[in-house]
Amino acid sequence: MTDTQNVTLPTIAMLGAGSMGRAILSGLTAPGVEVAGGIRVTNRSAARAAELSGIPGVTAFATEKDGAANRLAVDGAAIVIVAVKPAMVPDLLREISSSLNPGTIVVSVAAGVTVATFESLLPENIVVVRSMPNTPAVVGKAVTGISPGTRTEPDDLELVRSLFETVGEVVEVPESQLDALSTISGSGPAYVFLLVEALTAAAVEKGFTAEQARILVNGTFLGASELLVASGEDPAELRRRVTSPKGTTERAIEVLASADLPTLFTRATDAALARARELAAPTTP
Ligand SMILES: NC(=O)C1=CN([C@@H]2O[C@H](COP(=O)(O)OP(=O)(O)OC[C@H]3O[C@@H](n4cnc5c(N)ncnc54)[C@H](O)[C@@H]3O)[C@@H](O)[C@H]2O)C=CC1
Ligand SMILES: O=C(O)[C@@H]1CCC=N1
Repeated sequence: MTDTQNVTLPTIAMLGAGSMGRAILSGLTAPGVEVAGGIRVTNRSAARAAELSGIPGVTAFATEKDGAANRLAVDGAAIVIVAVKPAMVPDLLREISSSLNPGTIVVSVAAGVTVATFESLLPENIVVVRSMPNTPAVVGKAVTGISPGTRTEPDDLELVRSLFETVGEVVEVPESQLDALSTISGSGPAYVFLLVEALTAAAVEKGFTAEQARILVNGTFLGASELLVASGEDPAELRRRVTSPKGTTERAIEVLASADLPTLFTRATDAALARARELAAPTTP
């Protein structure tokens, strides 16, 4: 879904087409992306699978309808994306392990679960890559971190990079940094939506209708983000240009600064990091 793309990917199976899986699917089914052999997706719910089967190029299987759904989906796939909840990963890997073709690349999007866990539950001829995308994938504006496993060759990583480039930008980091990356860009859209919610509530409290508040706040976040990216300027400098000396913004910023946002974001991202470490333990719900 990026501006111009012309990419061909080998057969893909996506296990667990929920919020994140479907966001990635929007890139894989975008114009200019060809998945030779098609895309197989699995989901627990038969109703959701029927819905997903309506997407051209997608074959969906429901685990509640067919206990062999995940094994059917991975049979003959060159790339298998694991997009179920972290706690479900070990059982899923045990389920599909003997149905994978040698050389298959298993791409995890699961928060916290380590390459070591994946590699220990899969045959030695299976390649593992960890990733951390985010939901702006739906509009082709994801930022995805990718990290190689111990059996990953440069070509494997390039293939995974081109897969995630169908939904936005890709950053390669060592696995030791992937959980930290998740606390910034993986969870980051939620932090932004929380700020949008709070500013919208302030607008409504000042007498604007919900629709007016939506236009004012969404437009401001979009405009500010585009200005930041298009100008390439330091956000502190862009903020300074809004903040007229002795003006109104200065008063607002004084109030916000008293909340010590840098410390608050350090605490928030530390909490997310601690949770990722908990999720690394395969039995953590
Ligand atoms: N939501 C997000 O912004 C992000 C999520 N992730 C990761 O993506 C994974 C999924 O998260 P969400 O999409 O938010 O959760 P979700 O609950 O929306 O999706 C999980 C999906 O897995 C399906 N499922 C459960 N058991 C299954 C099984 N045995 N076989 C096949 N499908 C099965 C469910 O039907 C559901 O659709 C998690 O591991 C999470 O850490 C990673 C980056 C961002
Ligand atoms: O909240 C979560 O666990 C996932 C990982 C990053 C965003 N959502």
